[in-house]
Amino acid sequence: MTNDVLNTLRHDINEIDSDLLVLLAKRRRISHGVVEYKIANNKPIRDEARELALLEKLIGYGKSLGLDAYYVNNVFQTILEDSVLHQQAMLQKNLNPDALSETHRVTYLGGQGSYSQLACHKYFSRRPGKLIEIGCTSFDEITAKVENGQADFGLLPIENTSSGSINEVFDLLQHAQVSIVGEVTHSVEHCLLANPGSELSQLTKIFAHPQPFAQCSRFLQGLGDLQHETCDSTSSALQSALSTPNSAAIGSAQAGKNVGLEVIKSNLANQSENHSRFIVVARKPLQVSNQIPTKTSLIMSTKQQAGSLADALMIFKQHKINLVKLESRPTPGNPWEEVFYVDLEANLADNQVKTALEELKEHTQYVRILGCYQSETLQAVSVNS
Ligand SMILES: C=C(O[C@@H]1C=C(C(=O)O)C=C[C@H]1O)C(=O)O
Repeated sequence: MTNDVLNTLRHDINEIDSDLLVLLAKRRRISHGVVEYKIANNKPIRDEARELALLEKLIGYGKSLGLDAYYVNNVFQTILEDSVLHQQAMLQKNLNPDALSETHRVTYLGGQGSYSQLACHKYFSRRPGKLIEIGCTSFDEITAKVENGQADFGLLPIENTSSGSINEVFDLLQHAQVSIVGEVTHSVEHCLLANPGSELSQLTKIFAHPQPFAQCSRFLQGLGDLQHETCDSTSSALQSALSTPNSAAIGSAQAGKNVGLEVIKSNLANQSENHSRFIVVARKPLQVSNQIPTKTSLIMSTKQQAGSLADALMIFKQHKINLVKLESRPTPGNPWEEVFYVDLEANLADNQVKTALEELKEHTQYVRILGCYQSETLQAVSVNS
C-alpha cells in the first residue's frame, strides 16, 4: 500500500469521526428537549425500560452490520450515561437557579494536571458557565475558601477503588461548615512520567501525592528501593520530576504531556479499574429534584451500648432506604468512640426519609446531615445479548 492510499483512508476515517461527533452533539441537544417534557410532566429523568429497549434494538441492528454486541453495548452505555447526567444537571439548574449561577469559582487540590482538576472539568462540563479554578495545597484550604465565600464550590476526593476511603476528608467533614451538593467519579490512569529520554532503570527517585503512592503500591514494590518523596499534589510532583535528574512522577498521561514529561510506564494502579469518587461541597445545601437518583450523606454517633448501631441501621431497613456506604472514624478527643458516615439512596424532601431521620435521632447521640445531592454513580441497565 502506498502512502497516498493510507492518507486517503485516514482522510475518510477523519471525516467519519467528525460526522459521528456532529451526530453525538445533535443527539445531546435533542435529549435536552426531553428534559422540558419531563419537567412539565413530573417524570423521572431516567427511563430504564426505554434504555433497555433502545440497547436491544441497537445491538440487534449492530449484529446485522457485523458489529459485536459487546462493542455496541459499550459505546451506547457511554452515550446514555452522558445523556442522563446532562439531563439531571439541567433539571437541578432549573430547580436552583440562584445557587447555580453563571460563574463557578471552584477550589480543588493541586493545579494544572492534578486528578482533581480533571474531575472538576468533568463535573462542570455538564454545568455550563464560566469556570474559575482555584488550585489549593491542602484539603483544609479547599473547604476554608468555600466557608469564607472566596469560592462557590470545593472538590474533595473521598474514596478510590484501589486505596479505599480517604480518611483525611472524612475527618474534615466532621467540622467543616459546608454542605455536600454533588459527586463525580473519575477514572484515574496512573503513569510513570519522566523527562524525555529517561529510562526506568536509571531512576533513583519518584515523586507523588500519597494517594497515587498507595494506589500503585504493588508496582512500586516491584521497582526495589527507589526513594519516594511525597508531594502536596500531583501537579507539584510533576514540577519536581521536571527539575530533578533521574526522577519520575506518578500522574496521568495528559498531565505529563501538558508539562513536557513522557510516559515511561502506564497502568500502574493495583486495580485495573481505578476510579476515584469526589464530592462537591458548597456553603449552602441545594434542593434535589425527586425526578433524579439522589444520595443523602450524614454522620452520626450511636449510644455507647450493645446493639445501638444495629438499632440505628434498622430504621433505614424499616423505611426501605438503601444504605450504600458505612464508614467509621474515631471521634476527635474521644479516642475509642466512633463516628459513622452513612450514604443513603434518599432525598431529604421525601416524607418517608424525614420520618426515618427523626426516628434516627432517638437511637443516636448525634446526627448531622452532610448533604443531599444528585447521584452520579449510575447503574447501567444490563442487556441479555
Ligand atoms: C432521552 C431520554 O432520557 C434518558 C436518556 C435516554 C437516551 O439518551 O436515549 C433514554 C432514556 C432515559 O433514561 C428519554 O427518556 O428518552
